[in-house]
Order: sequence, then structure tokens, then C-alpha cells
Amino acid sequence: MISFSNKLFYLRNLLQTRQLHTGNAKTAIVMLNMGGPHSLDEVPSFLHKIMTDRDMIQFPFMQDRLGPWIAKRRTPEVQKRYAEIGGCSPIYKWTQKQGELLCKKLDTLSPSTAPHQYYIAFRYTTPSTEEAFTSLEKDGVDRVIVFSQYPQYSCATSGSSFNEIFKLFKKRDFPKSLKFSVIDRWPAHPLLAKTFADLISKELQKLSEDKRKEALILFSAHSLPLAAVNRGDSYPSEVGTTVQLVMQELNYCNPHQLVWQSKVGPLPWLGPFTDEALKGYTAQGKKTFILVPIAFVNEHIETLHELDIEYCKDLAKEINNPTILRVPAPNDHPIFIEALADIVKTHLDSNRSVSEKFLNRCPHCVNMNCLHSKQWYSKICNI
Ligand SMILES: C=CC1=C(C)c2cc3[nH]c(cc4nc(cc5[nH]c(cc1n2)c(C)c5CCC(=O)O)C(CCC(=O)O)=C4C)c(C)c3C=C
Ligand code: FES
Ligand SMILES: [Fe+2]
Repeated sequence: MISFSNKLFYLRNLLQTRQLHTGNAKTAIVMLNMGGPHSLDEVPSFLHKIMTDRDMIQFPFMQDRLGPWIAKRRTPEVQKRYAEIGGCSPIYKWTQKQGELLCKKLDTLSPSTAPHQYYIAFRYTTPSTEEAFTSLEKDGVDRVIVFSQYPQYSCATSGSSFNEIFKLFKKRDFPKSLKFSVIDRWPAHPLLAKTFADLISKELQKLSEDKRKEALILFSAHSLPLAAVNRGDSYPSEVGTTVQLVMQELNYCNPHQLVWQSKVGPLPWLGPFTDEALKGYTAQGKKTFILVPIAFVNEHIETLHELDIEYCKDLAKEINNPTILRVPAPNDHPIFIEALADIVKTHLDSNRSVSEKFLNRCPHCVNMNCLHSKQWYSKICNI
């Protein structure tokens, strides 16, 4: 049964798609991301899709049962959290805005590949990968650039989305005349670092001089299961790269620390955890923190709920009310939009369809999806 709010969403989506896709686009930019529920009714299917995605999470036993069980068990609590941030994830709204601004900029920066049109491909909600490719094929574009919206690459997130494209084209033919290329990661882009540096500076400016001097910058990224880290997933080191470049941009003005949030399920995950770090540092006498969500480019449940409500409000009360300011996600920051446009423009100028890093698997990868997917990308990108 599709609820009234979901029906409204699909109708609005259809109208927007009609308005945006003029049918004369030459270059398609496919914006890959996980997506988030468009309504509270969609939370169960969203969680089910995440927890049964074997590229995202592998259980040591009973994979077919444990995933759906954890998804079902989490549903009421996660629905409550989405209700507290307005009833849906803002990822779709922000991705649309970023896509519009990016294409507008690209039309000026790269007239020879214009008009550019963005297509959103979400892994766990609509618009899906299949919908994105069906639309761009219908629009008759000449080339497609698959652009991951995760700055840092993890096999659990970016990898799962890339594997989904491969799985789609196992079911149907890839259009022969379509030029295809991939932007898989951009953790070291200077304008990404500049965006975060600007956002952090603005928060620091809100503090009195004394507080500003003592503020500890806590970069917080979504954690990963330790099994994925030990398999060789490059996400932790790429998050570290972004952190270093942001601090360099800030001229190492304050102390900083990288911490990890949003552990799911009972298995061990990469730490130190953000909430434990806040507790530890306040016990050490620190009283002022700047929290920076460093591994996602738009607001989502983990910034609006976990950071803003659970840590800045609830946890702060428990630990003697330190000052905690949370830096906004890049969203539609003008330097961030410049970063997106520069990444695509540099890619267009490079004549490189895919990175060598992307085609190489983790040293301990045993996932056959990765093997076959990377073979497919080599072929389709003419490597
Ligand atoms: C950007 C980095 C992310 C990594 C790495 C990541 C790994 C990862 N996540 C789960 C399970 C869940 N993630 C959930 C939400 C969620 N995850 C990310 C980002 C990363 N996840 C974002 C941006 C969001 C929020 C989406 C939104 O709607 O706003 C959820 C659902 C929420 C919840 O239940 O808490 C789950 C479940 C695993 C298992 C994993 C690594 C293996
Ligand atoms: S798990 Fe990293 S390439 Fe397969
Ligand atoms: Fe997640």
C-alpha cells in the first residue's frame, strides 16, 4: 500500500523530472548517493535495503535473517528520529539544489559539452539507479559522467552504488554510442578543504576570544565496521586526508581530532566514537568544541539528529554543558558548488575515464560483485 504522502512525493517528483529534463541535454551527470527516506512510511523499506545490501554490510553468519531482523528492530526508533527532524531526510532536496547549481556553472565553464543535465541515482530510495539511466537514455545524451557524491570512497557506500550500476547493465544492454566515465572520489580537492575551512572559521568567529583560543576541532565521520577497515577499505585514510587539508587551510589554528560516529549493530566498529570523545575530553577539562561532519556533503539524519540533538543537546547536559558548536554540511555553499564544477571540468579535460585506484580491489576483498563490477568498468571505460 502506498501512503498518501508517498503518492504526493511521486507526483511531485514526476512533475519536477518533466520540468528539469528538457530532452536536449548533451552531457549527463549522474549524482550517486545513498538517499534517505522521503517520508516516515518509507523508513522500513529504507532500513531493509541498507541492512540486506551485501556490499554495505556482511554478517559472519545468518546474513539472510540478521539483516532484515536488525532493520525491523531499528524501525520504530529510526522513525522517531526522522519525525524529530521534520519527517524525512533532506538529502534529496540538497542533491537537487547542488545538481542544478553544478549544471548551471558547467554550462559556462565547458560550453563544448553543454547542455549538462544532472540525474540523481540513490542506492536505497528513489530516484533509483535504474530510473536515472532510463531517463538519460530517453533524453538521448552523448556522454555520461557518474559522479559519486561521497568525497571519500568506501566499498560500503560509493562501492555499493557503483556495483548497482554494474548490476543494472547485467540485465540490459549498455547503449553502444554512449561515452561513459567515472569520478569515484575527491577527498583531496582544494576547494572541498576550503569550504570546510570557511565553515569552521565562521563558527570560531561566534566564540569569545578566550573560548576561540581553547576550542577543540572535532572532525566527525560515519564509522565503519572494523572488518571492513581490516579488509583494506580506503575510507578511513581518505577521511584523514580531507582532515589534514582542512587543517592546513586553517593554518593549524586550533587543536583537532578525528572521531567516528553512527555505529550500527553489535560488531566492533572503528573508534574513537564521537560521544565517547566528547566525554573523554570534558573529563580532561576541555570546555569548547567545534563539531565538523567531514564525510558527507549535505545535512542528513546523523547531523540533524545525532550531532545536533543527541550530542549538542542531550549529551552536553550530562557532561556539564560544554560549549559545542556544529559546523553545517557543505550544502549549497558557493565554494562547494565551485568545487563540484571544478571536479567535473578537470575530469572532462583529463580524458581519463576512470581512476586506477577505482579498478583495484581491497587486498582482502572476497566479494564477487566487486570483481565482476570492476571488470565491467574496465571494459565500458575502454581500459
Ligand atoms: C558517508 C559515510 C557513510 C558510511 C561509511 C556509512 C556506512 C554504513 N552505514 C550503515 C548503516 C546505516 N547508515 C544509515 C544512515 C546513513 N549512513 C550515512 C553515511 C554513511 N554510512 C548517511 C549519510 C546516513 C543518513 C541518511 C539519511 O537519511 O539522512 C542507516 C539508517 C539510519 C539508522 O538506522 O541509523 C543505517 C542502518 C552501515 C552498516 C555502514 C557500513 C558498513
Ligand atoms: S570490499 Fe573493497 S573492493 Fe571489494
Ligand atoms: Fe550509514
